Formats: sequence, C-alpha cells, structure tokens
Amino acid sequence: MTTIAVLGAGKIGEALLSGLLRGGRSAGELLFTERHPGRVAELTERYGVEGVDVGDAARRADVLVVAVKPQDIEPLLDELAPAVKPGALVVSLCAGLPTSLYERRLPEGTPVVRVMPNTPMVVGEAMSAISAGRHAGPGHLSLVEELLRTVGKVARVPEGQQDAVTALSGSGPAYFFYLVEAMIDAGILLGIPRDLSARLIVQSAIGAARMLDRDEHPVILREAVTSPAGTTIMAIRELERHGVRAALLAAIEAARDRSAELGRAHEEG
Ligand SMILES: NC(=O)C1=CN([C@@H]2O[C@H](COP(=O)(O)OP(=O)(O)OC[C@H]3O[C@@H](n4cnc5c(N)ncnc54)[C@H](OP(=O)(O)O)[C@@H]3O)[C@@H](O)[C@H]2O)C=CC1
Ligand SMILES: O=C(O)[C@@H]1CCC=N1
Repeated sequence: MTTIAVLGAGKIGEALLSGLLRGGRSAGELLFTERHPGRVAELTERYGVEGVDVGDAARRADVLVVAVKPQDIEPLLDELAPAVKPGALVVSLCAGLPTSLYERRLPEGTPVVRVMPNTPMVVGEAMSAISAGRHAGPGHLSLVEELLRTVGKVARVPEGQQDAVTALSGSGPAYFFYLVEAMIDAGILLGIPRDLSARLIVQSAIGAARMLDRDEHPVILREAVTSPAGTTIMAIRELERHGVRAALLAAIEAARDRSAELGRAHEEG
C-alpha cells in the first residue's frame, strides 16, 4: 500500500484528496495536515481521512504532496526535513518553487516532482504539468502521472517551462471565470435578467470548450460564428480596438514573471 499525505488541504489539497478518493484510493491510504483544528475536523468528517501533524505525515507517508502557499514553504520544510522517510517521494504543487529548493532542504537524494495543477481538479478536469527533479526517475514520474490522471489530464514538461505553465493553465481557469463574469454583466447591460444571462453564457462556454476539445482550431471555430457583415464581427472589432488580445499576452507574461519571482524568494544566500 502506498500512503499519500497531502500537506496543506486548502483549495487544491482538498480537491486532490477528494479526487483520489473518487478515483478509488481508500481513505486508509491517505493522510492530510492542516493548521487549524476546526479544518482538520471538517475534512475528517467529510472524507473519513486522518488528519495528522507534519512530522507524523513525514514518518508515515511514501508520497508527500506539498500544497501550502509558496509563502508558507519554509516552516513546512523545517518540520519535514528531520522526519521524512528514506525514499519517500515529494510532490510539490506550489507555484514558482523549484525542485532544487526541496533538494537543498530535504535529506540528500530525496526524489522531488514539481507539478502545476489547476482547480478544475474538483470536477475531474484538471490540467497538470509535471517535471522531475534531479533525483526523480521514470518510476516516480509514472506514479505522479497515475495519481493525477484520476483528477484530469497530465503533461510532462521540462522544469524550465513550469513558470510559463503556471501562468497558462495554473492561473488559466481564473481568466475564463473573469471573461464569463464580464459577459454575464454585458447581459445585464442589455436588460437580460442575471439568471438567464448566466445560463446563456455558461452553456455557451461549456459548448465552446467541448468543441475545442475535439482538437478543432480556435480560429476555424471562431470564423464559423463570424458571418459577413453580421453581429460577431462587430463585437470582434471592439475586442481588437480595446486591445484584448494584447492584454491577454501581457497578463500571462506578468503571471509567468510572478511565478519566477516566487521561486527566487527562496534562493540560497
Ligand atoms: N488555487 C489554485 O488555483 C492553484 C494553487 N496552486 C498551488 O497550490 C498551493 C496551495 O494553494 P491553495 O490551495 O490555493 O491555497 P490554500 O491557502 O487554499 O491552501 C493551503 C492550505 O495549507 C495550510 N497550511 C499552510 N501551512 C501549513 C502547514 N505548515 N501545515 C499544514 N497546513 C498548512 C493553509 O492553512 P491556513 O489557512 O492556516 O493558511 C491552507 O489551508 C499553492 O502553493 C499554490 O501555488 C497550484 C495550482 C492552482
Ligand atoms: O495564483 C496563484 O498563485 C496560484 C498558482 C496558480 C493558480 N493559482
């Protein structure tokens, strides 16, 4: 039996726990850590999984999944380092943090895999990108892939691309939510009741996502909606006039830069 401990069961940590349970892992194979006793009780009641302290998790788990905010990593590593089981695999879900940080702070030879997941994990539709650290081999990558496939899709990427991936798919769902929110507001502007506006936009988003998922090119799909001298081209002209495409390029670049900066905050020296 492989014991998996989720360290920090917040939004992403809880989504992973629930996904692993849905995917067939038993509660007895899972552990989690949380700082607040109320949260421990809530999660134990919801999932039947044992909440433990970080030292206990480190002594018992074969796979330690780190899901705390990047800003909270240092005290967690202080607790983890003296207790981690020889050969245990460390899986980091933290934005920006390089595998070298864990390798420096944990016992020599600890295998580390860096992952960038996203919140659609709660509906089994995560996009996760994984990269091996210095001591992680093909077996470690396959194990992480197997775990993450229970909550969505997985791609292997060189670690040098993880900050960009974080900006694209890690933060990506927020851009879509932002767009949907703005489109629902546009419905209000046009006098459509909020409920109806939300239904019109959300179902359009689901339909569009399904069409994209058939590997059709977004340009072809957009062109099929855009009739000569019709309504859509009038809207596209406004999007171009307001620089929406350039705004997205700049926004995603800013997110990439922030991910890199979060990593640099933990550089040696
Ligand atoms: N949210 C997202 O969309 C994504 C997040 N990530 C990454 O996942 C990680 C977690 O993010 P998210 O789930 O949003 O954050 P949350 O704040 O929701 O979850 C982190 C949890 O860890 C707890 N925690 C912090 N330190 C410890 C500790 N030493 N021991 C036990 N528990 C601890 C926090 O408790 P407390 O409430 O007390 O702080 C909190 O409940 C981040 O590193 C983020 O970069 C990656 C991809 C997507
Ligand atoms: O905003 C963040 O920092 C995290 C990482 C990717 C998505 N959310």
